[in-house]
Amino acid sequence: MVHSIRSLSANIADLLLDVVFLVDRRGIIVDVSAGCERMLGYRPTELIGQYMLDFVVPEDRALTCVESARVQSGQERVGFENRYVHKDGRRIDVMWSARWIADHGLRLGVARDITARKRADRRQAATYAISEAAHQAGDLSGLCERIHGILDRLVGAPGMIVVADPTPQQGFKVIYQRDDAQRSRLPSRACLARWRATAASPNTLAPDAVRHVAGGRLNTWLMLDLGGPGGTIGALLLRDHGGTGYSPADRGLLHFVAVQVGLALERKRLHDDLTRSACYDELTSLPNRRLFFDRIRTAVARARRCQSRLGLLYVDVDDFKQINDRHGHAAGDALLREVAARLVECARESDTVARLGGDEFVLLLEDLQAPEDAERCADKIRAVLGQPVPTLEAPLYIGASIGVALFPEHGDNVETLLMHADARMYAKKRSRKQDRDEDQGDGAGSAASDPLSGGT
Ligand SMILES: Nc1nc2c(ncn2[C@@H]2O[C@H](COP(=O)(O)OP(=O)(O)OP(=O)(O)O)[C@@H](O)[C@H]2O)c(=O)[nH]1
Repeated sequence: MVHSIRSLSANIADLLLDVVFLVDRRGIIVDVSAGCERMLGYRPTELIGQYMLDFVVPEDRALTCVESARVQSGQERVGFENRYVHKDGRRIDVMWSARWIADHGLRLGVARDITARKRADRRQAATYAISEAAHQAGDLSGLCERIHGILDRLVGAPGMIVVADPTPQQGFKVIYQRDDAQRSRLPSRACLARWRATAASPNTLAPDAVRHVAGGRLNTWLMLDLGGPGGTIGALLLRDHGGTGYSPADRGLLHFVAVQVGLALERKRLHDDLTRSACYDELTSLPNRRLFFDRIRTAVARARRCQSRLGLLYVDVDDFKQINDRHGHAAGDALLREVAARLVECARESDTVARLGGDEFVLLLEDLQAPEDAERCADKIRAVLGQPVPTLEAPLYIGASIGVALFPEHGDNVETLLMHADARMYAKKRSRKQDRDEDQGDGAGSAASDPLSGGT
């Protein structure tokens, strides 16, 4: 007896790694090969007589209907992809080839499980997307928001919390928290406490779950370690749509992705630190020389265009060297920070107070109503700086020489304004020194000139 492939087709269909489906016009499964149990967890008897669409994940049903209609209209289709829900709840990615068998009024479809490939594709796509987000996001919370979107598309994550240490001085805190599907309070504090407890014993840190009751329902948050180049930098917590927890496959994917998220956050943090130190003075946190020049150039251009008035105050602390010499550099640093804080107090929020270096500061006052306003501000600074600076020993008294320049009166460009203010400041310093020398010549009031003495 000659056996043809066709006569063996039932055996072949059951042996195939792909699964063969026969579906009628109404979308009911008429027959299916044995491989369906391997792919979807159901035996053929459990599927036959059921609507095929009932096994498709809800988000893919509309597209699947369109595709079925195409096949039913006689088009032979190869490569359509959709997702099914496995008997154990997992989502299975499937690729189809299908044709309509008009004689029998049946759709013949061959389904291939492509879940593993799709997971690898998604892992790669998520890695690229996270790295791109790290370049494009404006700040750390913007980056977290973008990452949340990426993870939501990847595995479904309406809720996300990030616990991290944005600056080494501040310690761990919640830097991002959102749950789109839930209005009640997020378990951020519980997460932070849990994180602190695990971070305290780094060797026992194992990715874990945080359980939290919200709206009478118990939600499970997956807690993932955020890896940085030098070790863990925080934790990422995710809640899935059902709140019941992620499948082992999704957890595996998320552990991998969490390392990328950790690297992206760390990169962003380093970038922000670099940007900050390029523009701000480390000691006082004021804008530095570079940022000041940028601001004054813009301010002069604006004042020229709007025909408004600018004030530039050049402030140099008097006899600052003596503070360092007598009290040490740390006391000098503390004094410079105090001077910076007092100068900021004297300025409006729209003004710029910057440290040019050493004991030299500048104030850029925009939109002055009258020329006298700049001198008034200088008087205020002198009075404020004249207040004693408390120290562990005796209070310190400092003074400052201040030079004022006005736009447009003293110059219509940055260089001339700076030269004018600088020259005025030195003139004040010279005359102060002359007065002091004369006083000392008279043998009087050396206490008044000694910054350590308590004189003004
Ligand atoms: N503590 C501390 N000292 C600094 C810093 N930067 C510069 N200095 C010191 O500040 C002092 C500045 O001194 P000068 O401006 O030259 O002199 P002065 O004693 O203020 O004298 P006059 O300006 O002529 O009144 C120098 O001794 C610098 O070493 C800093 O960041 N911290």
